[in-house]
Amino acid sequence: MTVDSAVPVRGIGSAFEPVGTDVGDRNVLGRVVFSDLGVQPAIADGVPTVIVPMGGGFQEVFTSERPVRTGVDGRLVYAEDGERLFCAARIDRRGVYRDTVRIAYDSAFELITRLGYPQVLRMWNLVGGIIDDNADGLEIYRDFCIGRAEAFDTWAGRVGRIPAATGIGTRGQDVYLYFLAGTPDAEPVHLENPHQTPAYEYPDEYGPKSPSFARATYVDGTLYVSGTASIIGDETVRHGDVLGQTEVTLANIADLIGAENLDRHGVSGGFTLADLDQVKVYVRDAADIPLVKARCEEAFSPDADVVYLNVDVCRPDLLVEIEGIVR
Ligand SMILES: C=C(O[C@@H]1C=C(C(=O)O)C=C[C@H]1O)C(=O)O
Repeated sequence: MTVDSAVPVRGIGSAFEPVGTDVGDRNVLGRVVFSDLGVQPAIADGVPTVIVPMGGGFQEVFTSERPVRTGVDGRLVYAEDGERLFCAARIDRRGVYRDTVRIAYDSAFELITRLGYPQVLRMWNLVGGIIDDNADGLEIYRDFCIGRAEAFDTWAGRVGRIPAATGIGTRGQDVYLYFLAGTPDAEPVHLENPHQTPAYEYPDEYGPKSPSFARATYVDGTLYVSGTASIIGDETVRHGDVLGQTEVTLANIADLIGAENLDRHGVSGGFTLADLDQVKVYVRDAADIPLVKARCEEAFSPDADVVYLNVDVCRPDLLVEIEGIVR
């Protein structure tokens, strides 16, 4: 690893830890508990806390070097440290998500711009029933993507460019959103993968509005890698072959974070899969987890935190998806 990998003096620290680990005297911006049942985001122990129905039995904690201030704004909970912000919301299960998703994103963008954090740095979208049909017969992920794209269109020029994200299924209903954002001087670099069509340019065969995310975002010496799957160009490859899909996914991430692609985006350095940490591996079929895990253990550092979550991916033909960070 390079100097860039040091714990940032500014920016957001993050860790996976056992559920219920004490906040202690840490400055915690947000806590996401991966559990069996989801709960409306709230301030708990003075910390914005989201309990998401993903299984897993761990918590993801975002920390700051600086004192934080927490708040509640409508249905959003948040914490800010003067440079970086965490916020979270839940959208309750409904027949059609489009308008409510747009409103939730609008509210989040309104909050972050009002508080002075217009740079969106990383977004997670946990979508219950992601590949099920909504009340109109449209796949819920496609329904979700419409509302999100409408909000990004409305706020173009006022919030920063579209950052890294994850859009993944859950083991429950409802939709959970959590975001990281920064002050205007945050200067994130959003990366694309030369082997993958930018998601915001996917053709309409994948839905009326393209998904709004970049393949990775580099900020504060941290590279946030979006949820990545077995997609080349815009097409799913290695249908029905979970190991093949894992291989393509790992190769996509390796190409994304490697020196050549970073250089193409004006970022110095270059990373390999062994540098990836806080890895979430999403596997559609529980029975596939041992196979996927065996392959991932070869690819990632033995020191990396890696969790395996049994949830649907955003296309019915995707069996596996992987995200992580490099510091
Ligand atoms: C796997 C893909 O997309 C997924 C969906 C995302 C979203 O809609 O925010 C982001 C990354 C992935 O979790 C892909 O299109 O390659």
